[in-house]
Amino acid sequence: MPPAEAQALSPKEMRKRPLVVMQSVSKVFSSGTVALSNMSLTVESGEFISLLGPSGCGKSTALRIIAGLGNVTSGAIDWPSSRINSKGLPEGDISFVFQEPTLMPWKTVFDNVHLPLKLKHVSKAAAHDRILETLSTVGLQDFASAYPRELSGGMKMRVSIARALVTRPKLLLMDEPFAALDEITRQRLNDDVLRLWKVTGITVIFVTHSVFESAYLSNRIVVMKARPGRVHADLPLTTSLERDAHYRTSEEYRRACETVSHSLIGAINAVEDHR
Ligand SMILES: Nc1ncnc2c1ncn2[C@@H]1O[C@H](COP(=O)(O)OP(=O)(O)OP(=O)(O)O)[C@@H](O)[C@H]1O
Repeated sequence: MPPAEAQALSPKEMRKRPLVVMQSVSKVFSSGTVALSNMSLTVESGEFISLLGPSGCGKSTALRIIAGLGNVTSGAIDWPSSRINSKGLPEGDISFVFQEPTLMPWKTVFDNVHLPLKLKHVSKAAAHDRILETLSTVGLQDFASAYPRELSGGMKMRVSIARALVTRPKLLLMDEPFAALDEITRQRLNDDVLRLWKVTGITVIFVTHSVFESAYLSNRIVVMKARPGRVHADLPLTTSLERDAHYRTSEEYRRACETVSHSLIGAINAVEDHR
């Protein structure tokens, strides 16, 4: 939709539209690597989408382009339900959580979470209640004055998530956030993220290599073909069950994992045929 048309819509009309649309996006790096080729994806508000695919298929590239951290070579990223700012990005925040928590070691947990608000010139005093509230949503209310060196890997990742959520973004982009953590911590953080998603209504796009993680978290899994990346399969994942410890051992979860696994194998074989 042309930007001028989008700007003319009422807030109610805008909310009914998809949050973000990738339209035939291709990305060729200056090295000549074709990372994405005609990738199209429509993300509705409130979805929890996992991007899954073989290593190097362009998952991170797609996420970075959505975040405005890289340009498209051809195609477009549209934000049909948002007003666009001068940088071509939607008004309202987009937050990014990387695999590494990337905390400032010389700053307390409180100050680390304050950072995105500080960059918007919100003082510590003005941000105080919101920071503590956000720390509380990730279970770290008692660690506001701790330093990163005093925290476990899982706690550092919780701080990173709190830092991403403190601006109350409309879209949370997560790039293999739990890949470096042990299985138990990873499962706990999966539950935390699911709870936050339900409570806040935020839209999440989550990059993972793990079939199991994607099938546990998402209401939709987008399986990508190997480089050049594009969509191989778009799998809705509805379940009547609560996603909790019981779900992990349920027949429904096993079947979901099987479906996703088959699709991933199909994506890998599609490349072999192509060669
Ligand atoms: N800045 C860059 N310059 C040149 N090539 C790049 C750059 N970033 C990524 N690539 C290449 O683009 C392709 C896609 O990379 P990307 O990191 O998006 O894949 P991925 O699916 O996220 O990989 P992984 O699952 O291993 O993290 C890869 O071949 C990678 O080497």
